[in-house]
Amino acid sequence: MATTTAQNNLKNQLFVGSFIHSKKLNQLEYLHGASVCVDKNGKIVAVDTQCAGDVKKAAATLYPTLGEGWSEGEVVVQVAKEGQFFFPGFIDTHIHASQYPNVGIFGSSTLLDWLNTYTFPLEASLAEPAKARKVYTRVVRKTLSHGTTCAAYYATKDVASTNLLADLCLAAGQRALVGRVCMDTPLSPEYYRDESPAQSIAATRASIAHIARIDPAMALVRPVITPRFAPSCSIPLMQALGALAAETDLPIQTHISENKNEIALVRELFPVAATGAADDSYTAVYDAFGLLSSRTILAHAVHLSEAEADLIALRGAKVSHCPCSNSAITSGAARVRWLLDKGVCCGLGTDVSGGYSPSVLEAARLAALVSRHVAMGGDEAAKLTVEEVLFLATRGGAEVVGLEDKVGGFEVGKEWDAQLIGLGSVGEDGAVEDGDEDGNVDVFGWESWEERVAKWVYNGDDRNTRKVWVRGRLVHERK
Ligand SMILES: Nc1nc2[nH]cnc2c(=O)[nH]1
Ligand SMILES: [Zn+2]
Repeated sequence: MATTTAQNNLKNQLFVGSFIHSKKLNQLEYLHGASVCVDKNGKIVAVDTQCAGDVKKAAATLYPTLGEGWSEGEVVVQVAKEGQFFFPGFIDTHIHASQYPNVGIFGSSTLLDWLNTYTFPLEASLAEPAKARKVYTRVVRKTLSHGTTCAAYYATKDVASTNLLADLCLAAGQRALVGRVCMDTPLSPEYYRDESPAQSIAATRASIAHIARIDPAMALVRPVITPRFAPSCSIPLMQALGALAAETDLPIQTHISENKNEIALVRELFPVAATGAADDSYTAVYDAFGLLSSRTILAHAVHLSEAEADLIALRGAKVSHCPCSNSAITSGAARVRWLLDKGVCCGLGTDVSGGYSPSVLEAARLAALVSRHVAMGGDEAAKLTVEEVLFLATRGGAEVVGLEDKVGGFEVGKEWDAQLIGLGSVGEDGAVEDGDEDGNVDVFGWESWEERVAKWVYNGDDRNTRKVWVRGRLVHERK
């Protein structure tokens, strides 16, 4: 059982300073000398841009409008220093918590041999509770330290350790979707496979029930139905998972069109005659089983046809773009601009450990670079800007995981999932002030705010992530 509940703060809070968040895909909003009030439940109840960074002025303007519990002495105040800024927490729309020990270990493999060589043995080994606890405790801490306030996690097929991951997210205060991985075909080795569709569904239900017990309101943690990917699931299992999704209304996460050999395998395993799908495309297979809906998170989407992307847009399914993984295990370069232009909602995934980094900031930077490779292939419009990759990392991700009403920006009514970012400020003597000497981002003082944010995206890391809050609760502080 988790050791804490999803309920968090005892006090109301006032945040003062610079706030930066996405307004829309290609626009960041900069609010300087602003203030944000967050109530005891972690909800933003007031935003003011008139206080000029003055705490007393912000309090005098805002507290009287908020009533009981809002007076000097009762409110916890956090002021961002000059040059620091509050930014919405990052949303990792696709990460395998169970693969974290393997980050950086992929050699020259590609998807299908990578799964067999590195991934299945590690995942299977997490059926040992002590090992699962060690790995999951670490990955939750690590992602929080990189500003990931919400993650869509894959665990393993093991129910107890999947439930443990949900417990640990709740205890650490990280917002999460937690999926028990479903897989019943010989694509995975016998030692790491569900025994039957019925057993796979029963195990999935057990994990859903556990998560509903520890966080009944789904305030922080929620279950997600997780067919690993089509080649891992038999037709009866795909049917049963589609039925479970319809019954429970829960989100679904899976992989799609990541690697060319994988796509050929799907064609072979799911002939139209057996599925009744509209055609033999990968997307049509998920659609045939009721697994392609507005609650579906599709990771990768690298090699989709026009018709598949149109079908994804039509169903309102979402895409998790995983540029680190797609580059590391040489899957390909996803055409994010093309998807966005079709109206497909996209976010970013680290895809640990196909991806070698647990950092969404790294994923944002790699999304920018991969888009430049797509541009070099002939589509100049493919380039994603700093503003766009930060949108994908926050607001886009929120929509991908179905939490756009709760997180992703700093509006009244949203919850305070945020990070305080500090960049190194270079003094007259060339030394960095404020003990920031060990950071990677040097700000000389003459840069515009837009330039500072660009420097953060291209050079920043967890050393810049000074504090992290989820639902108003402080969940990480850099010492
Ligand atoms: N990147 C990635 N692709 C997959 N396809 C099926 N399983 C996986 C996985 O664990 N990682
Ligand atoms: Zn993955």
